[in-house]
Amino acid sequence: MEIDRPRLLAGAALVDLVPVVDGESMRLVGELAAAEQKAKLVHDQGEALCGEPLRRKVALRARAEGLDVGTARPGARTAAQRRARLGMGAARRREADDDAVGQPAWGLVADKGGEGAEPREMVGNVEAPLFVPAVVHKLLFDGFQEQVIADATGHASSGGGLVGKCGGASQVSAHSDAPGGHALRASAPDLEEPADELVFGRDNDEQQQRRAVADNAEVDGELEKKRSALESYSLEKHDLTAQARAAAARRALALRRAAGGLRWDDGTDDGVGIGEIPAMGTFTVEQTYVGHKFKLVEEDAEGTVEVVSRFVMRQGKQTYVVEPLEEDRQNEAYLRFMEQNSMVEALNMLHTSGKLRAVRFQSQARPVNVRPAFGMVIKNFRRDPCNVFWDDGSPDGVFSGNIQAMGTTSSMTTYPGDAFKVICKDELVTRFVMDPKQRRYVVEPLPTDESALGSPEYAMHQREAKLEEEYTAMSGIPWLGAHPPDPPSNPMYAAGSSIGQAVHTVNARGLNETRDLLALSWNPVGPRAFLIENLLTPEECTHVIEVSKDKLHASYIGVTEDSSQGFESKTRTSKMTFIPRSTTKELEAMHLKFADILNVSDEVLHRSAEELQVVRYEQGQEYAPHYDFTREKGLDRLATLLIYLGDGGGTVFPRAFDDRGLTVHPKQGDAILFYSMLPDGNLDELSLHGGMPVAAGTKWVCNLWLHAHGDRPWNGGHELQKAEL
Ligand SMILES: O=C(O)CCC(=O)C(=O)O
Ligand SMILES: [Fe+2]
Repeated sequence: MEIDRPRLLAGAALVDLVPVVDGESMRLVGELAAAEQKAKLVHDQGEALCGEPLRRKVALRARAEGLDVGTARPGARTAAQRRARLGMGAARRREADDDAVGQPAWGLVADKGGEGAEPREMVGNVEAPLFVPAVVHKLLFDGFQEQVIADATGHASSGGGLVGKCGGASQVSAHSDAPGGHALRASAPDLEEPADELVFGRDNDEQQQRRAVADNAEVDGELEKKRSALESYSLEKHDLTAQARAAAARRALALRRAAGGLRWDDGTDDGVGIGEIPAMGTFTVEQTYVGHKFKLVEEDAEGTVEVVSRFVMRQGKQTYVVEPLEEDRQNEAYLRFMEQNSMVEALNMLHTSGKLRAVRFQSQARPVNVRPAFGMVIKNFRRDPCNVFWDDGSPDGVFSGNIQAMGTTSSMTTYPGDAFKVICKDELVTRFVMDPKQRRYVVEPLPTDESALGSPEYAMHQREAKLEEEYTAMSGIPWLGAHPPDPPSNPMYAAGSSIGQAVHTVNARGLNETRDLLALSWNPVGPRAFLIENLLTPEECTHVIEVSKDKLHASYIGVTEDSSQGFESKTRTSKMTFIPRSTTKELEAMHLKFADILNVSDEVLHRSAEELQVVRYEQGQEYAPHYDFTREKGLDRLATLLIYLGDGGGTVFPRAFDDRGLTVHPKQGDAILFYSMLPDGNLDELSLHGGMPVAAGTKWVCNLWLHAHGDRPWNGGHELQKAEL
């Protein structure tokens, strides 16, 4: 979409651009890196072969002349220039060499001392083409170089020479008498005659030097090819024009209140319109590449369009900010963003020092597609069973279940704005429009039904509804826990407050060293979650896999293993099994470790942990974001200890950091500990998490679920324990 008249409605916009690298550019980047490495190797060899002897001789000679040779100046022709030069055809190279004449390359420095004077003054230099002696060698043999030498000669010396000037006073000349016997002459202002010859080129085998030159040219040519391949791939293949227009079209409606127009800078004056950035909002460019440029334009009162900000995509940098005006600096959206951003930067810092590499913020370009689903229940205080229909706009709607007389639906998943019709005895009784703030919907008793109105069930509902209302008013979140509230009696670790923070240190049986609980996320910005590195040894991981691999079966959802009630899940495509800890002595030993890590006694673990669940995912399999809690009575999962039994795969917490999302790719033996409950007994809706689709290979994990109460057995029984909830 072209943005003709972008308007600025507010002083700030936050832009989020994520440079990505596709498979092909990855390959090209890899090839370029390899070519660079090879070129460096060849250059170094050439330098060792040709460079050092000359440098040494000049130094010796200069010293003999009473000149103090300061640092040689190998920077005179940059490495890039040198490479570029070698990549040129002969004609271009000649031109470049012409241009280079007079450029200092490598100097003789006299220590002049004296007051006010620079202590060191360049008194002579070697012309640029002489810098890489290997090249000199070649050039001197090439006829054209003689020409250059002759042209540039301003100083008489037998056989021609190349004269450089530095400060107009000093000269260094080189001349060629005969192949294999090239000479360099140095003179300084106080020297009447050119100094003695410095012979170079004899020490090294001429053939070798020629080869070095050829090799240099070859690797540099190759390097240049790779570089331009990547460059043209980026520009041509990653032309954002078409894609940007399509993306912008999809978003046009949502972005009506635009703050400014974002344009891809493709080198033309106007650039390419990408979209309008909402005022105080975030805009995501779905695909861009390192090196791409963007600009944000806005229009002032006179109708002049001006560029407000420019962004160049850099590797590893995902977020680009249009700074707000002074008066907007306290804006809530801005402050929240900055807080999140400081977490991103903190994590980047940890990554640079090699820490917490397994943890990343989710790319905003590709968030896991989680609709803001929420759970709710419908209570029916009619004397008849009723049916619930999702109102999809059709006359009947879509049947979604029934509710017994004086009964309650089991919790339903719905979305904000969805509507449900309740039909009792063929009559539309009510229609509920879903609001995430309200989780309890009621089919009221008939006004004439005094016994329903006076029933203990109805009284209890009213008490619960009041309590939920008060809770929400106080905390801003809905109450999803039990009635009456039943806070966990098993311990919860205090939450962290910055990412990677070692909030607790645990000494667990079976470990020689303590383990830190590293904060991943915390309420209220996300679930209470920690990473524990190296909890299990590789041997222990292998053991768990060995004892369970023959028992795996399809994952299912439902409360029994009976396939007439449970059904295979589309959201969970992995295979799994539960293994009792008494299966082997190794498993028993691991459970001692788990008890310590979870900070509970052995008895409590026995009573309130489920059997260890082992899960295997093959390539492409996943477990879509879900909760480990349920609202069923007694199934009060408090904590999940999720242990990676091998390298590979990841877990995502889509609601961490204000729904920005966090991904964790633990290594073998690492564990993630997170809580599904809040300390007050409410369920934590931010504990949403998923097993990310496995990109390659096999992912093995195991789950140990700890229930909320250690002083009583969790009310599951055998079948319920085997439920996938
Ligand atoms: O595989 C994962 O990363 C998550 C597994 C999980 O959430 C579960 O099994 O409940
Ligand atoms: Fe889970």
